[in-house]
Amino acid sequence: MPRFAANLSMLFTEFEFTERFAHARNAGFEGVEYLFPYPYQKEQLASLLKDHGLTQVLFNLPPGDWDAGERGIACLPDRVAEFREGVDQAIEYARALDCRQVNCLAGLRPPSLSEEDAWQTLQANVSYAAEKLSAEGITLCLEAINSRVDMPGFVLDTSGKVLALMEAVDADNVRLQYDLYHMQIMEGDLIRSMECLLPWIGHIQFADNPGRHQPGTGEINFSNVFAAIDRLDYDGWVSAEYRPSGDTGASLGWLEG
Ligand SMILES: O=C(O)C(=O)[C@H](O)CO
Ligand SMILES: [Mg+2]
Repeated sequence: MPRFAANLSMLFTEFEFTERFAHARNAGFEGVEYLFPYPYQKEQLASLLKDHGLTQVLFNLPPGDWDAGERGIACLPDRVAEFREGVDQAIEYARALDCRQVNCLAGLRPPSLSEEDAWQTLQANVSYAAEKLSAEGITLCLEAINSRVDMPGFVLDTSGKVLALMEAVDADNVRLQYDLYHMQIMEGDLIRSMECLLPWIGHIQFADNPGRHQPGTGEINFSNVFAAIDRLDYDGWVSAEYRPSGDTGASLGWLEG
């Protein structure tokens, strides 16, 4: 089976955030990720990881005002200074948590911003972040997020756009974050796509579709998908990023194989 991690922003939400680390470990996970570490002291998070023998697999660069609906600021020309500060903040947390990957959320394009200006800003910000993170030995992931259901207006909504950006930026430490849930909505043909995209994939996440719940609740054949990942020469993490349809513990049947 692939090397599975638990996304603590979605799994074990029956518990306080700081208690979720123990529950993830007890369920058999060795790695965790979550949206943002920034509301917590990095020392506290580092202790939680150490106490429970967990690896911090990934977190996101600061996204702007998440609660107000922002989903990243990397494409916004008037937020470049804030983006750069966010890269510095992410590096501090990544160092403390010994985290080797961070994800850059491209952001939603406001109607007043042209596609060209959004793209140029995104490209310049990703180049900047990639260079700074490279000096720390950290990979910058770029996730393609579906713009049909969850994030209308999200700038990077296909794997093709992420690959085009990677080609333009041309940095060794930039990789595609392949989320099976988003890719099922936007592109389908999951197994063949992963095989083709493998050289560019740095991180994989999953949820079933529709509903974004655990494997077995929707249309994706996860036994076959996980078997395909096993056959590929993929040495990264595969993170469970779904909303359990009930109790998290009861949603983990897929872990048994
Ligand atoms: O929504 C997702 O799929 C993610 O992985 C991001 O981290 C949050 O938008
Ligand atoms: Mg995802």
